[in-house]
Amino acid sequence: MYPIETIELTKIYRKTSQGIEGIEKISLKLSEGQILSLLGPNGAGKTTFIKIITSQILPDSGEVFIYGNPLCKIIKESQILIRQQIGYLPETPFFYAKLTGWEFARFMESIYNCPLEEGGSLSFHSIADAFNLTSHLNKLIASYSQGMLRKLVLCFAITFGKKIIILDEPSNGLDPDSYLTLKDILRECRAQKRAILLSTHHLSLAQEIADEIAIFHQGHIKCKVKNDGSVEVLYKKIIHEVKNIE
Ligand SMILES: Nc1ncnc2c1ncn2[C@@H]1O[C@H](COP(=O)(O)OP(=O)(O)OP(=O)(O)O)[C@@H](O)[C@H]1O
Repeated sequence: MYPIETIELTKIYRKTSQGIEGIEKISLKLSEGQILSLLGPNGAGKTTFIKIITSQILPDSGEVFIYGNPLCKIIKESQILIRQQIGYLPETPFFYAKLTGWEFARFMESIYNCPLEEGGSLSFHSIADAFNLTSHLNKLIASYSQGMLRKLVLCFAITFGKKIIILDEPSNGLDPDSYLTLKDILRECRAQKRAILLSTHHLSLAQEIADEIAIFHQGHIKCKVKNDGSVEVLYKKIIHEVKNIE
C-alpha cells in the first residue's frame, strides 16, 4: 500500500484556448522512503494537486488514497484523522501573528495531537535548533522575518509528518545555511522511511534530493522519471518540447 496514490485526479477551474487551468487525470504513486519532486512552470497545477491531497479542495473527479484510504469520498471526521498523519508546508502558510513561536507550536501540537518532544533528532526542538530558530521562539510571530516564518512551519511539517510530508516551495526565503540544513533533514526523513512530496522551482534542490521527478505543464504530467542527476537538462528538454508543440 502506498502512502499516497492518486488516480486520475482532475480539477478544472477553466478551459482556455491553450488548454486547461487546474489539473487533469493526474495519477501518481509515492512510496515509503521516497522523495518525489514536482516541477513545472507557474500555473502548471502543482499547488492544485497538493491542495487536493491535503483535502483543502475537492477534485471534480478521481481519488486520492492515503495508505489505501480514499480521501475525497469520506466524511469530514475521517478526513481530519488522515490529515493528522500528514506534515504539510503550504505555499502561503497562515500564522497567528500575536502568538509567540512557542505558543503557536503548542497550539499546533494540540491540533495534531502529537507531542513536540517526540521524534528524537526530528522532534520540534531538534529541528528548531538545527534551523537556528530556538532563540526566536519566545518572540511574537509578528516580528519574524520571511525566512523565520518558513522555518517555523517547516518545523511543524517535519515534526507532525511522521509518515508523510508535503512541502510546497520549502526553500523559499531560506538562507544558505538553512537550505543546507533542509536538505540534511529531508535525507534523514527519507532514511526513516517517510514519504516526501516536494514542489519546488529550484532545480538544484530537486536534483540533489529527489528520487523521482514529475514535470507538470498546463495541468498534465509531461514526464515522470527517476532522478539520474540531470534534472536541469531534462527540465529544459521537456519545456522546450512542449513549447515547440504549442
Ligand atoms: N482558486 C482558483 N480559482 C481559479 N483558478 C485557480 C485557482 N487556483 C488555481 N487556479 C488556476 O489553476 C492553474 C494552476 O494553478 P496552481 O496554483 O496549481 O499552479 P502551480 O503550478 O502551483 O503554480 P506556481 O508554480 O506559480 O505556484 C492556474 O492557471 C491558476 O490560475
